[in-house]
Amino acid sequence: MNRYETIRRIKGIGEKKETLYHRLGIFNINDLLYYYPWDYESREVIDSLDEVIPGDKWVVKGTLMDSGIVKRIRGNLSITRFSCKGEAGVFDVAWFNIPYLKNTLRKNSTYYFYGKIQKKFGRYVLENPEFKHEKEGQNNREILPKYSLTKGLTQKDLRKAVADVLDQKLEVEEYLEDSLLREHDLLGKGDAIYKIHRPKSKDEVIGARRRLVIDELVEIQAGFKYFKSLNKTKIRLNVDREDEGKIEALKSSLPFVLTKGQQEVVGTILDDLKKRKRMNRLIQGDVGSGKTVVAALAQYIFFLKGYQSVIMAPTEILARQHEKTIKAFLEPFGIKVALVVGGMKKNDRKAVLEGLKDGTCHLAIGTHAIIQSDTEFFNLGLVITDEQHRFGVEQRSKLMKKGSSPHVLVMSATPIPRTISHALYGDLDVSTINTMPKGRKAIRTHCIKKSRLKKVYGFILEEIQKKRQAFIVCPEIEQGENENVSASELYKDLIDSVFSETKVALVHGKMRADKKEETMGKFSRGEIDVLVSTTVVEVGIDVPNATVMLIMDADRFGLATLHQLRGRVGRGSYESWCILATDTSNEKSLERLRVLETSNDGFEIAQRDFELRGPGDYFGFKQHGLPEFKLTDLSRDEKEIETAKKILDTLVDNNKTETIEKIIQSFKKKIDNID
Ligand SMILES: Nc1ncnc2c1ncn2[C@@H]1O[C@H](COP(=O)(O)OP(=O)(O)OP(=O)(O)O)[C@@H](O)[C@H]1O
Repeated sequence: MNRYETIRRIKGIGEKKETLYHRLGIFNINDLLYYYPWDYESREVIDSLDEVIPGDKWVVKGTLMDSGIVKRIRGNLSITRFSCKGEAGVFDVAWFNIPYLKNTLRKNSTYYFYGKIQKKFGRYVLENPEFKHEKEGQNNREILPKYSLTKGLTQKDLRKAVADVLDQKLEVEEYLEDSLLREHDLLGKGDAIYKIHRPKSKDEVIGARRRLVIDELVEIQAGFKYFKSLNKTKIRLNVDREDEGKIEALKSSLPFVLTKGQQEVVGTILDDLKKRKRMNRLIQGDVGSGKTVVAALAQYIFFLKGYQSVIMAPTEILARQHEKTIKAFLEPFGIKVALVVGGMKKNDRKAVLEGLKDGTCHLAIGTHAIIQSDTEFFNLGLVITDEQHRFGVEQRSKLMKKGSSPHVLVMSATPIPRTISHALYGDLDVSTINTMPKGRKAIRTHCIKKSRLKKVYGFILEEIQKKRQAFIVCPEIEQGENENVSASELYKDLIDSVFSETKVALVHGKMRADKKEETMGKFSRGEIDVLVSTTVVEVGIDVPNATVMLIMDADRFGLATLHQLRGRVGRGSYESWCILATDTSNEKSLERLRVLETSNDGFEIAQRDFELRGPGDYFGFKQHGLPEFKLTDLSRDEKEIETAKKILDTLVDNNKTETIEKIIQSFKKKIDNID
C-alpha cells in the first residue's frame, strides 16, 4: 500500500462505500491519514455495576451464560438477548433486529460490551452494545476517535479503515529538521498523525494536535508571504502640490467635513502611493463610519494621475448606491462614472465597456459582473473591493489581472480581530477609521420576547407618524419546518392587521433583481414606510431617515450580522432603535444578544463574538476564499501562531527554498480546490 493509492485498497471498501468516502473528500490513503477526528470517546471498563448511574455508557466485561434467545416482539421487530456474568456483576445484553447475533456470539465466551447501561425490571441491561472478544484485548481505559460521518458510513467503518492504514506504518514526509522539532518541543509528523488517530492518553492528543496545528499555520503564513512577494508594481503616483490642492478642493466640495479618522486614512493612502510597493490596504471602519467617501477620494487621486479605477460591490443594490453617491461627489470634477452589473441591456453594456477600454470612462462601479472576461480597461490603476469577505482570493486576483498589477484597497465594516489579521492578513496592511461622523446618536438596543411585539408595532407606527421609516428583518423567506418567523408570512400578517394603513413592502433574496432594486429604491426615497425583508439589507444600505430596526428571531443571526443590520439605522441625526425579538431560552444565545444591548462598538462586538463562538463561525474562512483549518482554532492557538512564525523564519534564514516551495504549493492547491 502506498499513500497515493485509492482507498479501494483498504479491506471492506467496495464501489459503494468508496463513493461515500468521496463525499467526505477522501479519495486516497493519504486523505484518510489527514482526515482527523473531531473528538474522542473515552471508554472505561467498569468494576462494579452497582456504581452505575443508569443511562451512562461503560465497558462491561462478561461471559455469556446461555446461547441467547430471539424473540419476536411485534410485526418485524425482534430482540436477541443473552445473559452474562462478570466481575462487575450479572447483566443482560440485547439487540434489536439482529437475529444472526445468536449464531455469532458463543456461550461461555467472554466479551467486552460497550453501551448505555439501563436498569429494567431490576436487571442491568445493555441495549445494542458494541462488543469485542476478550482475545482482541481491551485497555482499562481506551480513547477512541470520533470522525465526521456521512449517511451510510459508521464510526466503526471509519475507525477500521483508519486503523488498517495506520497498521501499515506508512512513511509520512517530514519537512522539519530534528533540531527544529527539539527546539520547539514538537512531535515528528508521522508520530503526530499516528497519535491524533490512536492516542493512548489526553496528553498524546494535545501533543499531536499541537504539531499538526503548527503545520497548518506555517502553511498559511508561507502562502501569504508568497502573495506579498508578488506585490511589486510599476504604477507609481507622484502626487505633487498641484494635485494636493485639487484634492483639498474636492474635500471642500463635500456636503460634510471629513472626520479625523477619514483624514488619516486618506493620508495613509497618499503615503502608500509614494512607495515602490503595491498598495494592498484593508480599510476597516465600523458601520456608518463613512468609507465610501474615502474610496471616492482614492479614486480621484488615480484620476488626477491618468489612471482608471474600479469598485466591486457584493450586491447590485450596493453597487447602485455607490454609483449614486460617488457620481455626486466626483462628476462635478470631470470624472465619468460607469455602472457594470448583470442583466444590463446589451447596448448599454457595450457602450460602457467601450468607454472603459478606450479610457473615456474613468471609473467603474459594479458587481462581480465586472470580472467577466469581456471587460477590459485602458489603464486600470486601482481596484477597490467593498465588503471583501464576500469575495474570495480567487475573485480578487481575477480582478487584479484586469490591470498590470493595480493597487488594491479593501473596504470592510466587519472588523477582523487582531489575532486573525495578524496571522492571516500578512498580505494586507490594515488601517482603521476610528471616528464616527459628528451628530450621530447611539442606537438604543433592546432584547424583547415575541409576546411584546404588539407594543413594538405600535412604536413603529408612532415613528412613521413622525415621517420616519422602519426595517423588519426575518431569518427566513418562507415558513420552513421550524418556528422562525418568515418574511413572507409576516408581511402578509402585518398588512392585514396593524399596518393595514401603512405603506409596507417585502424584499428578499429570491426576488428578481430589478424588482428588488425597485423596492429598495422606493424605500430609499421614502415612498415606503416599513420594509419587511431577509438579510438582503445587511450590507451597506444607506437610508438616513430609517430609525427602527426590528429583528425577528435575533438568536438565529451571528453578532457581526446583527451589528451590520443595526447599522442600517442611526445613520442620520435622528434617535434610533434596534429591537431584537427572541423567544430563546438558551443562556448562551441570550448572553450574545446582551453584548449588543451594551455595546455599539463593532470592534468590541467582534472580539466578544470571537470569544463566545470562535473564529470559524464569525469569520467563515471559505467565504474569504481561504482553506479552512482542520484543527487550528485561532482564538485558542495564539501561541502556536507565534511558533509557526518562528519556524517559517528559520526556514527562510536557512535558505530552505525547496521546503518552502513545497509548502506554498500545498497552500495553492488548497485554494484552487475551494468551490
Ligand atoms: N465626515 C462625515 N460627516 C458626516 N456625514 C458623513 C461623513 N462621512 C460620511 N457621512 C455620511 O454617513 C453615511 C454613511 O457613510 P457610508 O455609507 O460611506 O458608510 P460606510 O462606512 O460605508 O457604512 P457601512 O459599512 O454601513 O456601509 C452616509 O450617509 C454619508 O454621507
